[in-house]
Amino acid sequence: MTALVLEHLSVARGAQQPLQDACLRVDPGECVGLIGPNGAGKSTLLRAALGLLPAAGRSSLAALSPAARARAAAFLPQGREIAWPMPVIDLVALAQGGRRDAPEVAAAMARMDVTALGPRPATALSGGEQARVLIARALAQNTPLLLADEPIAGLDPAHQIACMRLFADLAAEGRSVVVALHDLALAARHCTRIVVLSGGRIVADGAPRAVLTAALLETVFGIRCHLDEIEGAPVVVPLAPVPRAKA
Ligand SMILES: Nc1ncnc2c1ncn2[C@@H]1O[C@H](COP(=O)(O)OP(=O)(O)OP(=O)(O)O)[C@@H](O)[C@H]1O
Repeated sequence: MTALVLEHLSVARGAQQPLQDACLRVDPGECVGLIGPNGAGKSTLLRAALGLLPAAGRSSLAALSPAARARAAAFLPQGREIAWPMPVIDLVALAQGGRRDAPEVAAAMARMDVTALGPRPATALSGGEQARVLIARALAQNTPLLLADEPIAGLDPAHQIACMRLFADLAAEGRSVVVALHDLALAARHCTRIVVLSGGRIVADGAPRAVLTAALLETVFGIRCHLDEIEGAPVVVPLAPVPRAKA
């Protein structure tokens, strides 16, 4: 069953239109990288898809009851601050109604390499450790779809790669992941599909090799990149901003 369908989804804020006419279908087995410059509308798309923002058009998730939505999708918002000094294991267990001994809790903590942090107060962790704990909480929800807004921001390179591999593994297991991120190299390497937002519109959607062209990277991001292929996967190395033509 399709994990997410967006039909002509639009968000208006006064005269601004941070999301315009977004159409997207995400199937089981897909790890979709949502990329675009700052302010392109990535968070707006994710929040509107979840029904957290008033939107025109249709989202299959937003149409569900809150309980059905929580079974269908886990959401990792962009804000990372943990306000409650509760033990890490209890924070992750919130995803399973507070059941510390639920197997999903142990599995998610192991996958995010936070098992050893279990007894520590969640507020007494480093920023990257807190980020991994919050990803673990989202994973522990054990939903068919994960929507994650910049989950790897603040993680060290090893944990960034591990996290993207995990998302790819979830997709290979038949789940669906939509992950907003700024790291083009990791998006190219680990996502099965790339969706590009620019100025509130989806401007490209397809396999990483097809989407991440020199022309698109220059037009959308204003950067020149080195594009290559290593170990059978595309490689994108941002090199320099392209001078914008003067009006
Ligand atoms: N609460 C808000 N009130 C008014 N405008 C907002 C609000 N949140 C976001 N915006 C605007 O909506 C547009 C899209 O923002 P959004 O957060 O979706 O972008 P993004 O692609 O996630 O950006 P980033 O990569 O910087 O996180 C931007 O122009 C932003 O300034």
